[in-house]
Amino acid sequence: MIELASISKTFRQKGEPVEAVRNLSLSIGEGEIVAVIGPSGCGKSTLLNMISGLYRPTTGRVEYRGERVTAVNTSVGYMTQKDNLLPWRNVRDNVSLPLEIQGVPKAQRERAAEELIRRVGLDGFEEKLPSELSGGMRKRVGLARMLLARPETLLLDEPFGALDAQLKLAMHQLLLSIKEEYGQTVLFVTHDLVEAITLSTKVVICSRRPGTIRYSRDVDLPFPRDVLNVRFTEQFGEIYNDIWEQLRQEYKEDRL
Ligand SMILES: Nc1ncnc2c1ncn2[C@@H]1O[C@H](COP(=O)(O)OP(=O)(O)OP(=O)(O)O)[C@@H](O)[C@H]1O
Repeated sequence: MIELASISKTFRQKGEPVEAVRNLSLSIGEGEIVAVIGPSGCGKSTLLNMISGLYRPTTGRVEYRGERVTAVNTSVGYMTQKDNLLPWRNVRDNVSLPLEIQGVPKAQRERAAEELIRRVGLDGFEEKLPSELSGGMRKRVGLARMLLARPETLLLDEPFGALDAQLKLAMHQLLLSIKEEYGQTVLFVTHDLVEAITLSTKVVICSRRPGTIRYSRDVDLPFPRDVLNVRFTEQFGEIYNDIWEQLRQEYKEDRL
């Protein structure tokens, strides 16, 4: 469904070239949940930006459903690291924004927004401003806003990074239940190996910059998954040790 064929991306910073990604190839099938993990600055966000069509690769091809991505990819929902909520709008009006842009009548878009607000567990907070919410609540508003347009693919850049452990678990279960319900293809970036394995059908490790795929393996843990208990299974431990060994090599070379 998503094909990255030998892509490279070089930026210019103060006139100097910075090679973020080099010769990276990756295939993502429909309905897969792929976790990308790797050292800081290895080009993970750049990868999502290229799939969403915000950036063009310097060389190589990005294809989505067999078509080359040459403009903003409207089939994907993209949750960036920053939540980008509009500070002057309440939760309902932030969530309903994508439908407002599409010109959907007010009553209809508010009904759709309220359904998703309920789905992410924020009913009762519809009138609150982003400044009145916790970090985890803001993430959930961002998730609801992204889901409102019913994208068939979700790109999530460190979606649960700054959350406390308990909230993280709740968000993990929420993501899996949304995925089960709507069947999206998901690509997400994380620094947390337990999170990567818990949620994914495949984990991909990027090398340090310039980023390329160092290692990839399927996570064949059965669904539905209990996000708390799955990590205590023998199969999870085996996958964890295998991937950790690969990551250790990568970070060792990075002296981290
Ligand atoms: N728009 C841009 N202009 C110039 N350089 C950029 C731009 N976007 C990214 N880069 C550079 O490309 C490299 C990769 O950045 P990117 O944000 O993709 O890494 P990352 O793996 O997502 O990092 P982190 O894990 O810290 O979020 C970095 O060196 C960054 O400075």
